[in-house]
Amino acid sequence: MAHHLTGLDALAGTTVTKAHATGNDFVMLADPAGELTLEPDQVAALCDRHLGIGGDGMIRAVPAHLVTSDAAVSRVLAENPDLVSTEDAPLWFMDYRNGDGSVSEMCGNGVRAFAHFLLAEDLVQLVEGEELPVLTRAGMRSVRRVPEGYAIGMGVWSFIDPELASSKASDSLVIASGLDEPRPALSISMGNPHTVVALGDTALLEQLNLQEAPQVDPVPPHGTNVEFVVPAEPLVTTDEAGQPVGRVRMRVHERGVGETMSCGTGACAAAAAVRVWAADDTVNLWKVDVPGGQVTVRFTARADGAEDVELAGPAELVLRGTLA
Ligand SMILES: N[C@@H](CCC[C@H](N)C(=O)O)C(=O)O
Repeated sequence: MAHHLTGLDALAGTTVTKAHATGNDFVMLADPAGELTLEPDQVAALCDRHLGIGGDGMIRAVPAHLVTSDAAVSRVLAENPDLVSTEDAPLWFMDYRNGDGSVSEMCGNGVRAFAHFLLAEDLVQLVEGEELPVLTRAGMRSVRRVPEGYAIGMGVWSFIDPELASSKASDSLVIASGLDEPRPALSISMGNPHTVVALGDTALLEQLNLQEAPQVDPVPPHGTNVEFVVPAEPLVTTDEAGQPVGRVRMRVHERGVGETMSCGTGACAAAAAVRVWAADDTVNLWKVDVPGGQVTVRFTARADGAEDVELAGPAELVLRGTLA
């Protein structure tokens, strides 16, 4: 019996790459001429783990000047008038979609995979010490090389409900399969929405069944990704350079995907929430352990009190091939 993959026939002959960043995996497509139109059912078929290639999401690389009809691209270009994208010097847009075909504003692990992919495809050069700009629906992001892979300038984090900035505790309750009672949670934006829940110990984290979507009440306006974190004991230690380092373990249920092995924006949101709960903004370096490995999150205060976030970790390419 032949299995028909909805909408994939139209992509026959397209070159695809499979990539992952701490186990968060993506189907990557290069679209240098801006020719690909991807419908949600095609994205879902590509990301299907049985009938497609399989991935938590899909990422298309397309020059920004070829997709100015995309409202997010034109908004970001208008916000950054110094940026230019031309045929000779394209500014690359990371067109990220979740595995169910839905669009998300941002994907932190995705930016690392995106940079690695652009370099492998010879679409960009990234000289040691320089930064590669990447346009995302959440705004501009920057990428630089670091020993463990890539570090992404993620912009500032913010509370989804700004009124909470004064109370700084929780804004919602989360019910999840495997937890005996609803837990307080804090919703944080990293360009995309996150709701972070603290758990008391690792056994609780491990017994969660994230095959089932957690219920958030009230749910943020555009839905949310839900992170469960367990602070290490002690929460803060000192690295070889004598610098304080915070450490947490995290599992995540992603909007439009399900449980994933890692979520970069989620790790940033989790570290930001734990810092708020600890009422200590002096620890700026955080290690976040996820099922797919470890990422590093660094906070830097701006003059206006907001905090820039940097996310660092590895990225790998797994295969390159042609759709049959
Ligand atoms: N895994 C990503 C986040 C992907 C988008 C998310 N599912 C959403 O809908 O916002 C990351 O590494 O940040």
